[in-house]
Amino acid sequence: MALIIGLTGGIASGKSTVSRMLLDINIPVIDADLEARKVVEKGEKAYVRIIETFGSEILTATGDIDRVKLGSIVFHDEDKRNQLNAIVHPAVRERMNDKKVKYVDSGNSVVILDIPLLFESKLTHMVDKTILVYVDAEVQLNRLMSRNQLIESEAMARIKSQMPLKEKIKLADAVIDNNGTIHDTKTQLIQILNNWGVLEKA
Ligand SMILES: CC(C)(COP(=O)(O)OP(=O)(O)OC[C@H]1O[C@@H](n2cnc3c(N)ncnc32)[C@H](O)[C@@H]1O)[C@@H](O)C(=O)NCCC(=O)NCCS
Ligand SMILES: Nc1ncnc2c1ncn2[C@@H]1O[C@H](COP(=O)(O)OP(=O)(O)OP(=O)(O)O)[C@@H](O)[C@H]1O
Repeated sequence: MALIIGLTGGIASGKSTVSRMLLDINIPVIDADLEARKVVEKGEKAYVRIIETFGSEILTATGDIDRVKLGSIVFHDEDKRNQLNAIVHPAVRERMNDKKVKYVDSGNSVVILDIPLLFESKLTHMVDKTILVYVDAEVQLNRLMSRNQLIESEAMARIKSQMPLKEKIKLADAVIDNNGTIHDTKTQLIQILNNWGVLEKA
């Protein structure tokens, strides 16, 4: 039986950083953010529903979804965010599940699902164990502002649209403290994988 691990955190807490470490040691990672981009490509069902719901003013000149515009709507309005989630999330879950099945069928004994909203969307039934990538609120805000070139109020709106990381600590099987160096983070990841016997399995 393959072990399915849910990797979660908050916006800019370091999930992609940890995912890259897992990929480096040949553990497959399925990234919900990447799948969420695929399901809203031009012509997809979710693309059409987003235009019906939010209007064609959220399109770029080339007819793609303008992610900055859509983000500036949904991160400031819970109802709109819920509407977008209801359109996008089922298709994302389906794609992630299909990919997971393929990895397991082709003999992988460990598969990681990188899902930012794992706890908010109550998706823990999709995984056997959970790892939370945690950072302090101030570090999260600073890393988000600098990575996405956002002013503080925009960054805070994004952070506030998620469950606080301190609450997620209580729900996770293991926690990586990503306030320190990348090296510290890698050490913690390897320790967790060792504790769960993952490195012998992978
Ligand atoms: C709002 C959108 C257009 C903004 O796009 P943008 O390119 O700026 O951000 P990106 O998709 O890379 O997401 C970055 C991070 O934002 C956070 N985030 C994204 N969507 C949401 C949401 N609905 N609720 C809370 N946090 C979210 C996540 O931590 C994610 O890792 C986009 O995030 C989106 O379509 N979101 C809805 C789908 C979704 O929930 N995706 C997250 C995982 S399924
Ligand atoms: N230990 C660290 N030290 C310094 N910078 C870091 C560390 N970990 C991550 N970062 C930086 O913080 C930012 C957020 O990290 P990353 O992109 O991995 O987060 P994420 O959780 O995947 O974000 P999102 O969910 O928003 O896509 C990036 O710019 C990354 O380079």
